[in-house]
Amino acid sequence: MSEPAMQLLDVKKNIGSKQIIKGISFTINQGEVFGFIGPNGAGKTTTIRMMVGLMNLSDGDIRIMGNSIKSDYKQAAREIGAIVENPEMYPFMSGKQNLLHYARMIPGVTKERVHEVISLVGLEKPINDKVGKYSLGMRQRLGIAQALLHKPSVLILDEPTNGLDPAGIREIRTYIRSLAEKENVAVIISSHLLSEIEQMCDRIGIIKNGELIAIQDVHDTQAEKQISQILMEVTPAEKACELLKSQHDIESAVKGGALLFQNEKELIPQLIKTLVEHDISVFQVSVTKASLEDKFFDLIGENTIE
Ligand SMILES: Nc1ncnc2c1ncn2[C@@H]1O[C@H](COP(=O)(O)OP(=O)(O)OP(=O)(O)O)[C@@H](O)[C@H]1O
Repeated sequence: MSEPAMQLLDVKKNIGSKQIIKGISFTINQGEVFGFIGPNGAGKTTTIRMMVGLMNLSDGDIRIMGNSIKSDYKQAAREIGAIVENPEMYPFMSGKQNLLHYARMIPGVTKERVHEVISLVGLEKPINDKVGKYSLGMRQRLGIAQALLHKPSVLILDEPTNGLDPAGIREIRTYIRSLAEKENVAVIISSHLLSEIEQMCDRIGIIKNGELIAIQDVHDTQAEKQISQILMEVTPAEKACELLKSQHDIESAVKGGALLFQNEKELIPQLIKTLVEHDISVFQVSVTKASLEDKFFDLIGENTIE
C-alpha cells in the first residue's frame, strides 16, 4: 500500500470559546477524488483552511505525503495545490501568459509542464485568449492548471461548483477525474450539494457540526448488495408494519395502503413469507435503489441542505 496522500489525525479547531472542529480523522489515498460534503456552516472551509496552512490547528495533526503540517510545513506545503479563494489572474494577459508568469516564480517548472497542465484541464483552444474574456468555468480551469504547475500530490478545491451553470459543472466532472488519474494527484472537493460532485468522487466524507459523521465509498453504493428503497402494497398495512417490526426489527412507514422502508432487497422473499403466514395480502412490491442522496439526508437528518 502506498503512502497516504493526506492524513487528518484528530484535528480540532477552537475559535474563541467555540469548538468549530471537534476531532476529525480520515485518510485520503494517492490519486483518489474525495468529496467533502456537509451543510452550510458544518466546518468544511475551516478544515480546508487548516489543510492548506491558512489556519493553525488547535490540536491534532495533518500529514501530507507523510510531512506534518505543524512541524514540517515547508515540505508539506510543497505537496499541496489549492484553490480556496478565487485565484488572482491578470485579465489583460492570455491564459498562457498568466501561467508562464506564475511558472517563473516556482523553481523547476518548465515550459513543457505549462503545456502539460493546459492539456490536463482541457484549455488548449482558448489558452491564447485574454483571461478577461473567459467564462467562470474557464477561469476556474486556469486556476486549477496554475495550482498543478508544481506537481502537487494533493489538489484541494473549496466549493469549485459554486456559481457554475450545469454545463460548467459537467465540464469539471470530466477533467477532474482524468487529471486525478493522469497525475496520480489526490483531489479533495468540498461542496454542500452532494448531487453536484457525487459522480466525480471515489469516496465522500460527510461533515456535520464539526464532526465527520460518515465516509461513503461511492462505488459501493452502485454495487448489487446494497440498501434499497422498498415499497410494499399490503392489507392491512398497520398490522404488516407491526409484523415487520416484531419479526424482523424493520421500521417502516405506512403510506396509504403501503409500507415504505429501506433494506437489502435479498430480504424481500423472507418478508413476504412472514406477511402471508400472518394472513396479510401482498399486492405489489417495488424496489428502487436508495441513492447516496437519500443516505446523506438520513445521516444529516434534514430534508434539505440548502
Ligand atoms: N472566525 C470565526 N469566528 C467564529 N466562528 C467562525 C469563524 N469562522 C467560522 N466560524 C464558524 O464555524 C462554523 C464552520 O464554518 P465553515 O465556514 O468552516 O463551514 P462550511 O462548512 O465551510 O460552511 P459553508 O458551506 O457555508 O462555507 C460556522 O458555524 C461558522 O459560523
